[in-house]
Amino acid sequence: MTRAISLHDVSKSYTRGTRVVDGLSLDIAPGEFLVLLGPSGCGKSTVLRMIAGLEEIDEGELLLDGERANDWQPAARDIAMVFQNFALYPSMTSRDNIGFPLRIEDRGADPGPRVTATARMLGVEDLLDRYPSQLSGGERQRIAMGRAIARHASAFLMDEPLSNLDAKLRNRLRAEIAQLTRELGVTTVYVTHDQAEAMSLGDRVAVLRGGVLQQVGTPREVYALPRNVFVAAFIGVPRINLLQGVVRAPLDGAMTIGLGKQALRLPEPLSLDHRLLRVQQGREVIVGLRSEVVRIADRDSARPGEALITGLVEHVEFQGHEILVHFNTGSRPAVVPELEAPRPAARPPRRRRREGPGMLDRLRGRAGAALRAGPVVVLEDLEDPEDPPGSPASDTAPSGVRLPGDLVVRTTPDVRLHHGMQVPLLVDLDRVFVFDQDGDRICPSPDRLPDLDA
Ligand SMILES: Nc1ncnc2c1ncn2[C@@H]1O[C@H](COP(=O)(O)OP(=O)(O)OP(=O)(O)O)[C@@H](O)[C@H]1O
Repeated sequence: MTRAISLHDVSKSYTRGTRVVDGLSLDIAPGEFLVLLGPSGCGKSTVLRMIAGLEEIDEGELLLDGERANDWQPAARDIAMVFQNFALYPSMTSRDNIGFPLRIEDRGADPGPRVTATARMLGVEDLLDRYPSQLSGGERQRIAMGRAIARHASAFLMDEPLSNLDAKLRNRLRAEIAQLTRELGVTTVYVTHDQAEAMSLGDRVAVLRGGVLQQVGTPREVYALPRNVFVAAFIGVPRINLLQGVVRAPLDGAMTIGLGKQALRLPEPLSLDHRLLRVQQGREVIVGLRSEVVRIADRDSARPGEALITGLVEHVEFQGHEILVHFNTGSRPAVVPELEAPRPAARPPRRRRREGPGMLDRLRGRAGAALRAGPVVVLEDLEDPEDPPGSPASDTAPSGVRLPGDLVVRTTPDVRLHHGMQVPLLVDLDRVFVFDQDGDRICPSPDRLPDLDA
């Protein structure tokens, strides 16, 4: 049997006055794989522990298959949990570790056949007589998985089960978990701060920030229609470009979104979404441009709905299958106050020495200018080992200044570009996000239902 899990307006405080989970409502269908995604400390593990019965719920309701379960003992919930630290008994072999919950469940029964079947499913039959100290990290985590699934629990709760493994192994186990849970069809709630993991595993992803649910949807929905600037920035690599803009809607001229020294001219006739933007006339907004909505091409090859700007090449990152080009377009990174802790220091990419002011001076100058302009977008550290310092998703200096350039564009590796080139850029306006100063998406209209089957 697999469970439906519902949280209705659930809150939790460890210390008086500070809610680490705040009014969370979520309905998880039987057999669904739901990922709780968010930065460190946003309350993900607390949610999991409340579902497991390891933490009391202060306010709100937990329903298991429609029944109020707030006060049920953990054992009565029939839920198995997998932790990030593997949590195996060091004095037991893999066989005994996997069989342990079965022996607790039914003292008289022989766990042997279930242990063997589970080990076969996980491909760890040859590890059954080894102790945890004789296993690699990946093997240990497989055994921990085995212990969770051998019981045939009605739901799995997984708390960053792969975070202690190296990137290659994580990818492999990620695929295995996806396959295994699909085969077993057991409701799974999976906690991670790694957006790539969330996107590849989840039927749906619930994005949490500061204990508050920001958005829940399929990976495709949260990527293509993020409800706010936080979700937009948290999901997607390279990180979305967020620029400070101003809506201009003169009565006698074309409607534009000013981006510093340049402007995006909205195509006419205006789409419904762009017409709705008119009320923002004169207001500052945040413009979100994913790296794939801008292409390097001149005006003559513009398609309907594309606007032309230009960019100065600041840095070219060769990635093999693609190139990430960092442009300076003369715009400012978006101002979003109160967006939590900055990422840790990232190394700016190495550049050749040039005449004139040194690298450090130029960085200092730019950081100073940006700071004078206001706080720039700074987001929680994703702590993703696949996202090393200097990679496009982590190009934020300690001050929060994105370096180098203000716009990262993805292109094919055959495009030859070098530092200092002025390049025409076409922006697909249908796929540009506009957020208000509170960070809420206002274009496409927030009422727009996801229609993402294309
Ligand atoms: N037992 C506790 N007592 C007091 N505060 C706690 C306790 N457990 C967690 N917290 C605090 O509650 C907040 C949420 O913690 P939680 O572990 O749920 O976050 P998380 O999103 O899972 O973080 P991480 O990804 O780092 O594990 C944090 O600020 C944490 O310090």
